[in-house]
Amino acid sequence: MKTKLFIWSSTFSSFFSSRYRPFQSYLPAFLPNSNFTSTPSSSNMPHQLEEELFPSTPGKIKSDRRTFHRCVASTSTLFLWALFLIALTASYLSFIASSGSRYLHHTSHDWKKHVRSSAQIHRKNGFSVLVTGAAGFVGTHVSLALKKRGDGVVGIDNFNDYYDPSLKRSRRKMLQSKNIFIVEADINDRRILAKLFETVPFTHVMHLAAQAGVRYAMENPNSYVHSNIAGLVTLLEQCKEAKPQPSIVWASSSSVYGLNDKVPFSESDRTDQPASLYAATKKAGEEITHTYNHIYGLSITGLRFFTVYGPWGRPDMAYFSFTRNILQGRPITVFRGKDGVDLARDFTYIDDIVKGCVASLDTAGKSTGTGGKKKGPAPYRIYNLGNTSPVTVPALVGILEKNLKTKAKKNVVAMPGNGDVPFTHANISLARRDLGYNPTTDLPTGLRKFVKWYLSYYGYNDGKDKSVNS
Ligand SMILES: O=C(O)[C@H]1O[C@H](OP(=O)(O)OP(=O)(O)OC[C@H]2O[C@@H](n3ccc(=O)[nH]c3=O)[C@H](O)[C@@H]2O)[C@H](O)[C@@H](O)[C@@H]1O
Repeated sequence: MKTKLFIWSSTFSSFFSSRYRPFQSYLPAFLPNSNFTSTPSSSNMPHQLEEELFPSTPGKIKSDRRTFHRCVASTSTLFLWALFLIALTASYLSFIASSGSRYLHHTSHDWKKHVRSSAQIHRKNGFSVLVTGAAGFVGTHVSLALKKRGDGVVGIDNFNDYYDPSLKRSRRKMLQSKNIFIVEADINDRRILAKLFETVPFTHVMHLAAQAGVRYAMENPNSYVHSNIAGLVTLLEQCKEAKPQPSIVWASSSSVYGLNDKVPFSESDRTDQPASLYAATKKAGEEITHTYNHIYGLSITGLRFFTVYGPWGRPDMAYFSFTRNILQGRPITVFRGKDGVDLARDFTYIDDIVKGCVASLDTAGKSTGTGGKKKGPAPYRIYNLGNTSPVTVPALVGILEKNLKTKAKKNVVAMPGNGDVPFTHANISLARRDLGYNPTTDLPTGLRKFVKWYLSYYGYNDGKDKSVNS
């Protein structure tokens, strides 16, 4: 629809710019005996032409045939204008109809039935959780874990094409088989959010929808603002209004440490020197959630994830794209830091992250406000969820080569200045103390599980490679 409107508006502007001046100019010729007195700026108009179009004496028009041609031209101009207006109106009406039908679809009786059934709680004192980004990597795993223990789970995801949406649809299929319903909508859609909260009094929101990826922010900066800032605010606005207000746990990122070089990274370290727009939007999210906690009494827990990996992971991440390229015999690019130092990451396995997320929901205090009014102070917490043992990127490649029984074709290049940081390393004492968080999967174990999943998902076990578009 946006494309349609864009095409129409560009047609309009080029049509307008090419037609407007002559259209103005025809007016006096059209009304030879009128008292039309305004004369257009003549500075750029050849004298003869000006004389013909704007004779100093009415009636001094050189030929009737010319007048006739002008009339025909202005009639066709008017006709094109009318055509344009009709098309614009038609486009607008079809836009209203389609967005309306999307909304109606989302609020139909069947839709509510699915949402309510998915939100049903099957354990004593269980939660009903709205999981944003439920078709994403972490969202899928967290939704499954919550459902498994008897919590009600409803997902929301916009299924965008930042990476292969068919992987998201496969994840959704898996969730559907466990009776987890995902609403296909953007978190910026306030009407849908309102409908969801009207349908289910969510006790918790697990907010994982985001524009991820550090380097992609150079290509598409606005998508980060759209999801990580505007989307977050829309969601918080809804949560603050809700009766009762839910407790919110959300995904921040290790990238907020930016240029901090004090290791390991502790929650009290500097986070005011982001190295990428992605990091800046996640840091902004920490400040924005603080504001909503302060003004409206929303209970907030922000989790700084450290390079999460595992089965059903994100194809844009290094471990995933390296696996694909190695299997397809294509080269991989390995970045290296200043003075030839290897880059390192505190790679954290998905199951450990899920435990951290669930523990955060379990220990989150209640929000204190209701219907937009704060009743008292509410908890505001931030935790690192890392693995505490960084591994270099070449070592990661070595583990993959072993698991895939194939040597990688490596291009080693200097780390481009596009938002990357040389290393990450989490101090997890706070999460250990408050959440009982205790990561147990090392990189070789986690990557073994990932490769097993990858080979099966992309059909390598049946001798096929379905990963070409992943
Ligand atoms: O922990 C985080 O906060 C972030 O972790 C990852 O970001 P990143 O650590 O950069 O993960 P990858 O993109 O998988 O890169 C891992 C390492 O491989 C390197 N790399 C990446 C891509 C490549 O082609 N070559 C290469 O050497 C990177 O420089 C980096 O050192 C995620 O992509 C972010 O969404 C997340 O927020």
